[in-house]
Amino acid sequence: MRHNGNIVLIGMPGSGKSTLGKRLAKRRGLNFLDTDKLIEADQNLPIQAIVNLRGVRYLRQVEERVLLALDCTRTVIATGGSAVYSKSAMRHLGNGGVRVYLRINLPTLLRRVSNVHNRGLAKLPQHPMARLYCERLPLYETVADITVDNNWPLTGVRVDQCHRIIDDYLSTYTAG
Ligand SMILES: Nc1ncnc2c1ncn2[C@@H]1O[C@H](COP(=O)(O)OP(=O)(O)O)[C@@H](O)[C@H]1O
Ligand SMILES: O=C(O)C1=C[C@@H](OP(=O)(O)O)[C@@H](O)[C@H](O)C1
Ligand SMILES: [Mg+2]
Repeated sequence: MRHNGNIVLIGMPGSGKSTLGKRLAKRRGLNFLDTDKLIEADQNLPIQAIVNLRGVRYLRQVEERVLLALDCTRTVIATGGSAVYSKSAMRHLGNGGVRVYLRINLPTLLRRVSNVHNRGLAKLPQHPMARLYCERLPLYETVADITVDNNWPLTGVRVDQCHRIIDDYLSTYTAG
């Protein structure tokens, strides 16, 4: 299979998919797409309002549909943290694209995602972040083509490192 130029970022909320993703796109000379923005446009509502009004299951259904409809190349795609629940969406995005898991540890997650209640998370209010973390970790690990640790502050060096790790992977990318 040929690489279609897409770099698909997956990982927990706060792992940096949107923030690092934008800088990585610039570094690689690619377009940038944040799928949360597509979901908001599709529903004409902010993500948190979708969760409040329609619930977590509905958000995940919309997310799956939006991801399955994606048809782009040469793009860094920042997915939402819950995208990993859709096996078919992950398969679709991995079809020619490289799925990069931005891995953070739990203390980093808790530090970066302090606004749990207005961040539009696909999480029941009574479930702690630690539970979500443990539930999702194996899913990201299973789906990822590459894993990049991202617990440190974002600098140009971090962006360069991530860029190089992807290039190393692509240099061994073969039919499969
Ligand atoms: N190394 C890093 N990479 C990306 N974001 C970082 C990093 N260090 C700190 N941050 C901060 O963490 C937050 C990451 O949020 P965001 O990019 O929205 O993540 P995600 O899209 O994965 O939920 C931002 O506020 C960003 O400024
Ligand atoms: O992890 C989650 O449950 C979610 C994370 C959010 O995106 P980020 O991962 O970009 O914060 C959100 O918008 C998404 O739809 C649900
Ligand atoms: Mg994001």
